[in-house]
Amino acid sequence: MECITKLPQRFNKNKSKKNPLRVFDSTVLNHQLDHIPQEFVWPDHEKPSTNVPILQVPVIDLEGFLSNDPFLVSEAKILVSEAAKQHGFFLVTNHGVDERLLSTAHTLMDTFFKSPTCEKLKAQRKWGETTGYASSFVGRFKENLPWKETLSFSFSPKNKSENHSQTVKDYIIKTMGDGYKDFGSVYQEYAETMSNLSLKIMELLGMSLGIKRRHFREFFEDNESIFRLNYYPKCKQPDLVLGTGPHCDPTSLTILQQDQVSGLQVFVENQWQSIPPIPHALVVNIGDTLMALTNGIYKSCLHRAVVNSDMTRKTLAFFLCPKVDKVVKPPSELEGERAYPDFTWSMLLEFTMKHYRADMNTLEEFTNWLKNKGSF
Ligand SMILES: C=C1C[C@]23C[C@H]1CC[C@H]2[C@]1(C)CCC[C@@](C)(C(=O)O)[C@H]1[C@@H]3C(=O)O
Ligand SMILES: O=C(O)CCC(=O)C(=O)O
Ligand SMILES: [Fe+2]
Repeated sequence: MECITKLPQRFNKNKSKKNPLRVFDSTVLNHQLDHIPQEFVWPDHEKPSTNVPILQVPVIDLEGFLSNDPFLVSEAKILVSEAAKQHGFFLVTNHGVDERLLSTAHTLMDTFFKSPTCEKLKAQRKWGETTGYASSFVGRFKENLPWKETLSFSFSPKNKSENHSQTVKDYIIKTMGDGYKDFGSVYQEYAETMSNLSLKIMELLGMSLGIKRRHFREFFEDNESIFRLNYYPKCKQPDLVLGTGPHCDPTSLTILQQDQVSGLQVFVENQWQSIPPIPHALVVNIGDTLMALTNGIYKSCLHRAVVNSDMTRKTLAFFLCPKVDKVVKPPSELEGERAYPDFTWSMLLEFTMKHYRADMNTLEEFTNWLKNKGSF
């Protein structure tokens, strides 16, 4: 079926009683409206503030750590430990990821997000699922809609038996057709690369906590992760909206590639502080699941993404997640008084997908949800 490129306006101008929830699609985000629909306007205390301070985030030279040079290893351990205990964010350089892959993956996002809405809807994300295309999470949330479109994939590394498991590429071709073969190959390679990089970072995190270097690496070797493309169209009134609302990542470790458009902010020492894009550096942050795995020693912190009136912002986020049935509990060396109950990632994922919009209280609310379910 040929795509109709001029889609009829799909949202109902006069909100009728019968139809309380207006439906938006990406045309709202991409047609520079003078009037921002109310559903995208955040409450005053959450609206983005201008000129926030820059957060001093340590830069970890990963090549230095992996060289096993005692001084460089020690420096990397100290830097990552301080950051992880305070706000959970650090930058990695000399990460070994091909710059051409980073650049191609960033540019290629336009191929999908600039295509007509009906083309993008071929990959429409289904309620309760993590994969697929979503525009402002239409139908999932009623207010505080994020000013963004996303395309999310599930990723799991090739294992011995299925040496051709190409979860990302297969998904793209299945939903978008053979014309997306090259597109799928790039993001398949990207996800594999980020999975390998996250395992190296897990070695560093294990050593920085004084536990076996391989402990976390082995826990995530057979990860079942989420890889997401974030597309933030420019907005005529960027001071009213948020690209991604305040949240802690419920996942374990996030590797974020920013472009040259700033927008990432972290809530540290009671104020929003920005992490501006640094060429060749990737942003890494601790998620809720890893905070639980470290018995609360390393912190999963509140962050958000703001937009601007001049340029579209594009980021690529690899969310490392354990195999769904693995029990999330800290190693005996870190036990002591438990900060969180044992749980599986599939339970926390179900909670954030079907019952709770991830924010700054996800783990606490999840613990209460588990108690009410009688899970412990
Ligand atoms: C497990 C996940 C849920 C979200 C994507 C991954 C990790 C981050 C989560 C998210 C980005 C936190 C803010 C709210 C959210 C709804 C979003 O704005 O996208 C979250 C993602 C999601 O539930 O789709
Ligand atoms: O795009 C960004 O800068 C941050 C996105 C983010 O925090 C997320 O997707 O979890
Ligand atoms: Fe996040």
